[in-house]
Amino acid sequence: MTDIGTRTGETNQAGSTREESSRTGDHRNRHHPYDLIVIGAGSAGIAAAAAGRRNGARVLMVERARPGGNSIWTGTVPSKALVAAGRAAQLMRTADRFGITPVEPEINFGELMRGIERRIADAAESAAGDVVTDSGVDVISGTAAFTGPETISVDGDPYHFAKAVIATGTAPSMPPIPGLFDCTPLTTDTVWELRFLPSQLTILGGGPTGCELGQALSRLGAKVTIIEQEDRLLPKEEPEVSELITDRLRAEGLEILVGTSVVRASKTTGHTRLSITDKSGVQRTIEAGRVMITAGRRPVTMGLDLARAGVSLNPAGYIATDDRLRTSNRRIYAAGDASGDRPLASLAALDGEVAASNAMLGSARTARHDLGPQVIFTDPEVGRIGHTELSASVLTGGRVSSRTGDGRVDRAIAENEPVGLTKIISDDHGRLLGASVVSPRAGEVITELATVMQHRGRVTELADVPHAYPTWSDPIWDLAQAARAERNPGATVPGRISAAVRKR
Ligand SMILES: Cc1cc2nc3c(=O)[nH]c(=O)nc-3n(C[C@H](O)[C@H](O)[C@H](O)COP(=O)(O)OP(=O)(O)OC[C@H]3O[C@@H](n4cnc5c(N)ncnc54)[C@H](O)[C@@H]3O)c2cc1C
Ligand SMILES: NC(=O)c1ccc[n+]([C@@H]2O[C@H](COP(=O)([O-])OP(=O)(O)OC[C@H]3O[C@@H](n4cnc5c(N)ncnc54)[C@H](O)[C@@H]3O)[C@@H](O)[C@H]2O)c1
Repeated sequence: MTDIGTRTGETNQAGSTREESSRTGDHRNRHHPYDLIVIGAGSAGIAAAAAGRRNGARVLMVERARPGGNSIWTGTVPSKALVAAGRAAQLMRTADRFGITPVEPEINFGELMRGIERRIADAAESAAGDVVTDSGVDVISGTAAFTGPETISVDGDPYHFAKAVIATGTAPSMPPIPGLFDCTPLTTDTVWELRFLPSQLTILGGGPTGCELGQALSRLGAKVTIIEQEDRLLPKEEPEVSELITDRLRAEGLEILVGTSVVRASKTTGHTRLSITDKSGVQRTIEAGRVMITAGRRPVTMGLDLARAGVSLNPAGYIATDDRLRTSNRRIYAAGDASGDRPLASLAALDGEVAASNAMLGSARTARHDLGPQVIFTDPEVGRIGHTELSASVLTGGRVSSRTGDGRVDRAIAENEPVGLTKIISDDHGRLLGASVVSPRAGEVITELATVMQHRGRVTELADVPHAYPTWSDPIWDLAQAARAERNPGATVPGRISAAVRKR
């Protein structure tokens, strides 16, 4: 166990210094006492520790690897850096759409990955820095495990808590495919260590991670195949979104095999051979090059000795919590991916803040994951808030209406960009239940719709809000105006009615 940011010699609640506590052998102080102990210093843990301090608690945060967690070191930040590099390469290759002579970029992959390493270090400093060094949170390096309902041990050292937040996150899950482990597949934990780009890469899993990394690595020069066991890429998104992204990836040269499972893997000289089967049972063998697994995540709970603390798991193996993020032990809360139904950095941070505030103040706030937008950083980006048409139909017994813009956005026309998509789902009172946007800036655009959902608003309310022209938000204004015109045929609408509506 090592102190990362502990203020040594500090007075604790019992009035003695930590050094004194451990020397005295006094029963009350044998455990270092804390108001709040946070296990894990990822997005959720850092937000929890900061909220605990803001509420006046004496806080200990325990991290077994590096403060910052998956988002900084192996997930959000490095993947977005890789996506940006891929976009730059693709822009050079396709510059002829602006009348500029295109060039095939020369890519020094080792240098590119060292650059990503530097960006990770910068992000780690900015995300964790204040909490680790300035906020007064004690941060120690080590692995925490529960020793009882109010105690943990960190590599053998005992600590007592009044309240605790478990924020231990997730790790890549490895599908049980015979022979796969021996082929040393890459995961999102290890891909960042590559300094040479494999000439051929086969990715197992066509969710957000597989699509983002697959497109980026293809643009940087690898021949990429994505194998997805469901019938389409991004199976949690609208079918039209999956189709659009699949077409885009195929047009860029990726091979996309959907409805396909891998039954066996074997190692040949430096490569992997995969036996795959489609839904009709037809089996064949492919040379896969290097394999990367992006087949989902599993919660990190092993080794925490949760049973000793009386903390239960839900049937999927995640830490079970109630609406206020309390576990089956009323002193212990859980936040972020380890308990999460929607593993996103933004929602992990929200959870952390809500869990620690509830723990310290006894409040009953809930973390509204349904109001959190998600963005998949493919090119074009996919932004979604709330329900898809299918999940909204299930929720309302089919009482939904859906409205889709045809994607002919003046901004896209000006920039010679391919057609995107905007789809809005409302209930039969016109209230927004969900939306999907596919465009180069969907990540920025979707937040406007998140705001409408937060207020249980109707998309028609946006009809009166002039949108700057030409922007990637135009389709939303167009759809809002079209919806209003339909509901209220006599009403006048401000400003222009552009491409999407004119076509109707
Ligand atoms: C490739 C990829 C791209 C992603 N891109 C995005 C994105 O663009 N946007 C987005 O919102 N989300 C993205 N995510 C998801 C995001 O990274 C996670 O939702 C977020 O990191 C979860 O934070 P967390 O704090 O719950 O868990 P983590 O970040 O996993 O942190 C948990 C911490 O707990 C520590 N820990 C575990 N067990 C113990 C123990 N016993 N003792 C002490 N410490 C322990 C771990 O070392 C770790 O540091 C992406 C994920 C991946 C894999
Ligand atoms: N931009 C973002 O916000 C972003 C990016 C990446 C990840 N994430 C988060 O991380 C979480 C995990 O993402 P992910 O894409 O790693 O997992 P995921 O669970 O979302 O997708 C995994 C995909 O792999 C497929 N799969 C599973 N086993 C397979 C097998 N044996 N062969 C072929 N396909 C298989 C699944 O059907 C699924 O489509 C997401 O839920 C997301 O919230 C977010």
